[in-house]
Amino acid sequence: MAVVTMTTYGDLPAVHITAADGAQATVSLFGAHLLSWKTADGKERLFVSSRTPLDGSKAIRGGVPVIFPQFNVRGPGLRHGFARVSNWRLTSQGGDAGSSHLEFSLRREDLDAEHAQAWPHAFALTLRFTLHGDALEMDYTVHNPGASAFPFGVALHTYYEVGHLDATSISGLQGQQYTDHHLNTLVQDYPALHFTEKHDRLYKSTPDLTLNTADATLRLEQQGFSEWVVWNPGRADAAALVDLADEEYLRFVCIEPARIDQQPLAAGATWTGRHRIGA
Ligand SMILES: O=P(O)(O)OC[C@H]1O[C@H](O)[C@H](O)[C@@H](O)[C@@H]1O
Repeated sequence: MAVVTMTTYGDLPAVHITAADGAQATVSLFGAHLLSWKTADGKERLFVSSRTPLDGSKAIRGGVPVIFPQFNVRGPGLRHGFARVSNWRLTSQGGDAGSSHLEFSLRREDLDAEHAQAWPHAFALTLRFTLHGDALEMDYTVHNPGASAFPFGVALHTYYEVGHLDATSISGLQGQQYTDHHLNTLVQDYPALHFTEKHDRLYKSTPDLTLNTADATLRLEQQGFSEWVVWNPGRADAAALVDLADEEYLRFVCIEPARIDQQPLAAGATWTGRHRIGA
């Protein structure tokens, strides 16, 4: 049986789940933000900055920020949207010997006045985290209960703890077209992506990737999204991030299943995306 307890993380109310096999996860209600995922061997798989605010005043740097309704500045609203800075509700929890879950939801009625005013559409988001042995599944849905379509983009902006960037690579992207941060469109003609400098790339989605670190191999899968975003700020950009200690950029990479351009969701329609990380 899973054990679910209410806790705090910094100043944030959070939910902690321990699965029957000992795997654990902690999710704050602020952002439905996964802050920690440990496999049954006790190994932490996610990175959280030592300098991140944890009081609800700003987005959290690390874990899995939930992006909606726009990716980065690809839309007229708040950078990366309001979902990561809104308070979600815990709507389901449970588990058996095989799998355990926590589910959160966010609706327009839950938004601060400022965000509700800027987003004049009814919506319902759900995010279900499922621990399934050495895998974590994140099922994300966006529903439009309103009478007209709205445009949206989404992402699960996962920060992986990699130990050290020098020993980190991603495989599964050879032959894939990508756009870099200079807006050049290129094709990756080498098998493994290493992190020797800043990377901020958009790849068309492939069904799966492998993240290799000094002491772990993770298989990353996505369904329903359209891109992978791969990001590490490199030394210079990291120095400009006040919520990241100077050397901490060496400890993470972000690999994000995303639908980066806002596309319409028809009245009554539901979009679903799944991200599975297998250790
Ligand atoms: O600093 P944030 O708003 O959390 O954004 C962090 C990063 O998110 C994505 O990965 C983008 O591709 C990057 O360009 C951006 O810098």
